[in-house]
Amino acid sequence: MRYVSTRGQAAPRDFEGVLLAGLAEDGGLFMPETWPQLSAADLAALRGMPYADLAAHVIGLFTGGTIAQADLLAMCRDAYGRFDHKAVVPMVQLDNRVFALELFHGPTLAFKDMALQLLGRLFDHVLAKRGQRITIVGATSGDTGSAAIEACRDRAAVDIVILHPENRTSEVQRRQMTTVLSPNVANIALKGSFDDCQDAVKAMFNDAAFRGEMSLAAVNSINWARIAAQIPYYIYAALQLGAPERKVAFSVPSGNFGNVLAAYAAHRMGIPVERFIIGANRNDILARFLASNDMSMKPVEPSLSPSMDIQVSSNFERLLFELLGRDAAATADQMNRFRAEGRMPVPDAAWQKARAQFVGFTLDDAGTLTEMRRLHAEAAGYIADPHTAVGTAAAAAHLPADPAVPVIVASTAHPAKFPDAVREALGITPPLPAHLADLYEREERFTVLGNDLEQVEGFVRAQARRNR
Ligand SMILES: Cc1ncc(COP(=O)(O)O)c(C=O)c1O
Ligand SMILES: N[C@@H](CCOP(=O)(O)O)C(=O)O
Repeated sequence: MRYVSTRGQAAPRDFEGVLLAGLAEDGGLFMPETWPQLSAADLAALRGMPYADLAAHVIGLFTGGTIAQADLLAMCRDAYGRFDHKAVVPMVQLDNRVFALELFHGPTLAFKDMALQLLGRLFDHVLAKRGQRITIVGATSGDTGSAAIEACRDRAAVDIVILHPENRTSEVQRRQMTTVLSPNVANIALKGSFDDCQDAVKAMFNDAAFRGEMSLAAVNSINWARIAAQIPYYIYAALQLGAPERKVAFSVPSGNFGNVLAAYAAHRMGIPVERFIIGANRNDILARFLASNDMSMKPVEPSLSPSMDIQVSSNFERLLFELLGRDAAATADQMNRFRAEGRMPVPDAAWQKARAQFVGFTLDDAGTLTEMRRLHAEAAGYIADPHTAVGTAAAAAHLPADPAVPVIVASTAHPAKFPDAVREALGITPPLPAHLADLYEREERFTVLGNDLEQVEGFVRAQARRNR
């Protein structure tokens, strides 16, 4: 299994290479050269497997033998064994057509744990084998940061620096990151938006000298290993609802486009999918693109679903690569134009291909609160976090015409991460689980920096030097 860059100018890698590289040297994103296939017989064999075993099998199709399958299985069992639900990713039926796939039963209460608990172990495994050390730099709008920190804290061969937009996450999200005082962990509160944080991370990767000096690695979904580890839950859920004999639809509250891209990958591997429904808050570049081919950047605006306050959806580049028939030169051209002009008119044929499979939906804050109340009233008291509510509202708005097709909504975060929104909607304060009960009493440590690459690189260098 080899991986190629969406922009065609970086050397292909194997899985281990991609895990450590993060962003390709040409600024593109790595993609598997071909999609591994799961036949009907393969899928039948996966049905009923415990989640960790199914995950090891599916992820193993991407490792190309670079990680021994027995080691991968042990890492999956160890990672998902820490989740607080026996099913790891339980599905809750919300009505006769719509199911919430709860992806937030890991240690930091968001779907990011599904991939990052495994990635932490994969990094350790590969770095020990190679005798290497890495510096992870990551951008977060609130959830990737804490999941990555939790997965990498105190690991011997890893330093981790996470950039979050100052004052733009929920307080719980910020404290989950900034109260981890391990010497290999550092937090930057950047004066700017998530897009500025993500730009800074990409700029560090594109600074070849700095990248080499620091041995930079990525925990964001620009790293293919993140996507690979998010595919199994879509397969697991679809099998429970009758795939591959029965089609399903997926509704995914989206920001950086990694989670819905994992659903698309599950489809390319053999899961029949009627439609992908993309939920957005007022930062709705993806929904605008699908509605009218308007892929144009606007300033990021704060919303009740802060983790989706994103305009530049990194993983859209991977879909674009597919839509353009894997033409890397055309993909690079489009992405460069987007960077230069802030807009990207996608060729009509590619846009039509996207519209044949994807539909977008936008929900403002008032609509999000209304949807949280509707779920609570109509779905047996279900308390959804504001991101999940965007997904369920999107599902309700775009139910497939065929009544036999169920919709699986990615339920991406625990409501206790967003107590203000839940209180505003329902007048209830959802309690944090026991391991986070004293979160508000813990000491916080973070550094506020301006949106300035030199300052950020200086901070990362100092942090890495301290531990070498
Ligand atoms: C709770 C939550 N929901 C939805 C999203 C959007 O997911 P993606 O960035 O993969 O599109 C995020 C951020 O990634 C998130 O943290
Ligand atoms: N919503 C994310 C933003 C980063 O997304 P990623 O999937 O690329 O890591 C967050 O919560 O940080």
